[in-house]
Amino acid sequence: MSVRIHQIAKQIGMENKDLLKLLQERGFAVKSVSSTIDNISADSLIEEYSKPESEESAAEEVKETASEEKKEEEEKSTFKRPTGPIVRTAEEVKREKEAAKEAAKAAAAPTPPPTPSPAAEPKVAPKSAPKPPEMPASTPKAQPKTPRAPAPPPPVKAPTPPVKRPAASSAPTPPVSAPKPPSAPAAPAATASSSAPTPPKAPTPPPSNRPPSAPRPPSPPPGKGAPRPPAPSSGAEDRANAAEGESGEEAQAPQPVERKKIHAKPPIIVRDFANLLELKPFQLLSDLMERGIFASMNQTIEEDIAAKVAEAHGFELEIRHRGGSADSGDSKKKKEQEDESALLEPRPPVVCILGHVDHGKTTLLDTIRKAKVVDDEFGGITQHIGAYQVEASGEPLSFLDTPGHAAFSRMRERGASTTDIAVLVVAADDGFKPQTDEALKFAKKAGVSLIVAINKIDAKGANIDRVKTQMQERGIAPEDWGGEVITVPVSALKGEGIDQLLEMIRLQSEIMELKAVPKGKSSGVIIESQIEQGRGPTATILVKKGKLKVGDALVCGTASCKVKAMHDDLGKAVKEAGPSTPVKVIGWSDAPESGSTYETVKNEREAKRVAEETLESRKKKEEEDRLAAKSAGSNLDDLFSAIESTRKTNFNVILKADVHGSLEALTGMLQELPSDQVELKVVGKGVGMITKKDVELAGASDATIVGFNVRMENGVQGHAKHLDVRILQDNIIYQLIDIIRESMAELLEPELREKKLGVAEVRVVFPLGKSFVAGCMVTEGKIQRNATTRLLRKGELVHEGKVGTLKRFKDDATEVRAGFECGIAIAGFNGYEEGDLIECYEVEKIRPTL
Ligand SMILES: Nc1nc2c(ncn2[C@@H]2O[C@H](COP(=O)(O)OP(=O)(O)OP(=O)(O)O)[C@@H](O)[C@H]2O)c(=O)[nH]1
Repeated sequence: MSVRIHQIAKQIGMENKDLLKLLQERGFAVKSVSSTIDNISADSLIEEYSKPESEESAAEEVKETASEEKKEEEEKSTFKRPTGPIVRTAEEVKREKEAAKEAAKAAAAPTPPPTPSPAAEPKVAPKSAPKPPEMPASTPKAQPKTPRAPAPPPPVKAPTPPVKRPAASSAPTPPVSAPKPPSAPAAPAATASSSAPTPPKAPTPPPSNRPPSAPRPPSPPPGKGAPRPPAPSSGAEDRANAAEGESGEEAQAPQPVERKKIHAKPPIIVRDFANLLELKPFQLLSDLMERGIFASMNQTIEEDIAAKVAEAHGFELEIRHRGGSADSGDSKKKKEQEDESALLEPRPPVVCILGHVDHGKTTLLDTIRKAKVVDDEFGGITQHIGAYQVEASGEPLSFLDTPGHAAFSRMRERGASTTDIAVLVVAADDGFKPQTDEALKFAKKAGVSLIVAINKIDAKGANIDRVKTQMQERGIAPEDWGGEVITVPVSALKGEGIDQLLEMIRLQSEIMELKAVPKGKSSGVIIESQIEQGRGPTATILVKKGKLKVGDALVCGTASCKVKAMHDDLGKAVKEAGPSTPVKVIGWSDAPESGSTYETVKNEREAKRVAEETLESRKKKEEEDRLAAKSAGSNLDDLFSAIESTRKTNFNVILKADVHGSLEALTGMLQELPSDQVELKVVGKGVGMITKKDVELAGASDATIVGFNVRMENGVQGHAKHLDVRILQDNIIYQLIDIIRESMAELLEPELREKKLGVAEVRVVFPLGKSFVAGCMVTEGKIQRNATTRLLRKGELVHEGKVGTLKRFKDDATEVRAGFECGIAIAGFNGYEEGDLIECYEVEKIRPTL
């Protein structure tokens, strides 16, 4: 029997991550809070920590949250006040120093005294054992406690230091007082860490010479190998800090690299930025992809990312904000990060549901929503938002639903890259399938934390072990098989295991210590966008940081927005939305590109101006690209491909789709259609109904309109007929692709294929009027009147022509089958000889396929 760590943590009232860390330090092979330990260890741990909290341990808690100076003050305040002064006297301080010196001497001695290691105590010492005398002596913090005769037993205290571990929470707060003397604190550090059976790393010396303004960056929190949320400071910044010469590390600082300065004005568009970096756009895209950013050429990238990319390519990026002076990307970024890190607060996790088609993703989300949404009055209304928020154990969790069809791979990729945790749904009766593998690839690429939900455990043929074996084969072994991936068997249909899944998500997010700045200007990512009747362009967005409010001015690529209204996933109007919250925003000038990021700007005018500037620069860039492509004749390959493309038939299309994501999916699928004979050119595309304007554009550009899941504006059909414009429509992407494929194939010349009908052998030649007739025996198949024939003599072709006359005795025949005699006269030929073979065939027109 074994017990899960989070259950023990709950029982003893300890933070999951702290308990995990403690166990790891004690040498347990545990990877996450859902890992288990044996019953005996669990019992002893519970016994160890369930003891009534003594005054001292209460004081210890105080110590965890306050700075060392404050802690002493607070500790003292919990004690019975001595008659003497309540602060330490000079003598006491001196005594401390002496004690510290002695301790240092003792440590330097060749063989340390055989006093039992305090660190080992929690394991070996009985809980009732008297408090070892060296504990207070070794720590100045414990000094004021010495007057207290009935000292609390140490085992409770000894393991506490690991609980203090959440460096992330303490790190951002710089020490308020002067640095502590480096004397005794070394001892508790050793005490804290050496309880594990295998000796831990040597305790790091206290950062006594570190100035108060230089707090260490948060150390990576523990946990299952789960990828950490991006640290607030980049490696580049760390290098910059090193170069600034903090704590006398200048000697090791890398030599400053001479970088060419480049300037950019936000918004930074991928295409322009590639140009600035003297890269081809696709090179920049792949660089971004390696950084887990999936952008398109026309999307914007954040300033700090741009600065990092520029640095990687040997440039120094200066961001020039409108109306502001040039600022070094690095220093600005550093300052912003410093400001931000002080304001960070915990935020809900964003969870993406991924998996193969029909494995139950939507059912799972439906069940989660039904089970957890208290007020379900809007539940019946289809929101088509794809992003939801639910509560688990009183804490909000944000979910993104993604389609499972192969066509929507970009959506899945985006889903995976905008989330913290990916729940990979695998049907127990079907196992891993192509889109499961693809989703797994995206989750790995995006570096998000993975949880596997084995769904349909109630279904006939469900085989949980098979799924686990497949997981193992893919290097994501489940925890209960010794791996690291939390795996929860569920039945979305019956609601089984859902609570456990939610709990695992919550625990995982707790370990990840997700944080964001909850106030100020918001920014985030566009999950989906569309044009809705009566509402105009709308976008479902996920707030990444700040607070988005009704009335805010936003800009996203070429689209601007004054937030008129916002609705949550239940369709309820909301006035504001904080980090990790999905909301539908109304008030856009145009449907922004899904996957792109939005920023809040000063006011609507500013938003419009920035969007227009982006549009202008995009147009300019497109024109430049066009001209560059035109003048690319110097390149021989380009020349050949230009010649090649003139040989192809063009199939121009204007694409219209219901939402931005499906437009993207449709475009992606069309790009994959074979194009060696017909070249498909997208001359226009957009989100929303098919309009008369689209028809006019199609008429002018000789294009076909392709509509996916959209309706037509009134009068479109008549207008299209008038202008001879073809409209192809369907609501199922695969069917629509088939229709397009057929239409493209119609443009190809049909293939001519010869089909042999039969063979006749010439046995006798006799005259008929002025010409001759070949008396034949049909030896194979049949001979048909008017069919094409080929006369062969000793294998050589003598003549080709149509069967002019075909007779059976004296009667005309339309066909004569094998085994019968007949008379054949080939039109325009008279030179038959005995033994000639007359082959009869017809030519079929084969409909071409792409
Ligand atoms: N027996 C059983 N059937 C389930 C379960 N979960 C989902 N299903 C069924 O599986 C089918 C597909 O479910 P969906 O939720 O639409 O699957 P999906 O993964 O969202 O599909 P796409 O969104 O098209 O990728 C439906 O018929 C569901 O009723 C389950 O736990 N047990």
